[in-house]
Amino acid sequence: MKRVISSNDAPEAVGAYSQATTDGELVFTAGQIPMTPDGELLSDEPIATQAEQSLSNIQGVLSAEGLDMSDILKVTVFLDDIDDFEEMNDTYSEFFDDESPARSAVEVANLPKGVSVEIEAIASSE
Ligand SMILES: C=C(N)C(=O)O
Repeated sequence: MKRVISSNDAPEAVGAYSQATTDGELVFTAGQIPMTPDGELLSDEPIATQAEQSLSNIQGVLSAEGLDMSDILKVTVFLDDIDDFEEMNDTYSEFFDDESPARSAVEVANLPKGVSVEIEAIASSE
């Protein structure tokens, strides 16, 4: 059965979606944009800062379920400029150990709120 997950350690949704949902085993985070839990948008910051905030938001959402980054199975990274890949990847690698989750990283034309990166994750509580 679906259950909505809510965390104060990640920003509120900027649209008609939940921060995350779960079926009791898998946790699906919404795409996290570089916005602080207080609602400050970091769209003018360097890609490293934006990626760090997006990943920190994922940590915040997962922590509401007692999970952490090591529980993530799959990540999708959306970039508005694939030339940011290396810098994003450097920051990204700081959040994961040797057993990194599967990942897709793609360039998209535009992202909400003028941000440069949006990151979503699927984690397992099993
Ligand atoms: C930011 C989002 N995750 C959205 O608009 O769906």
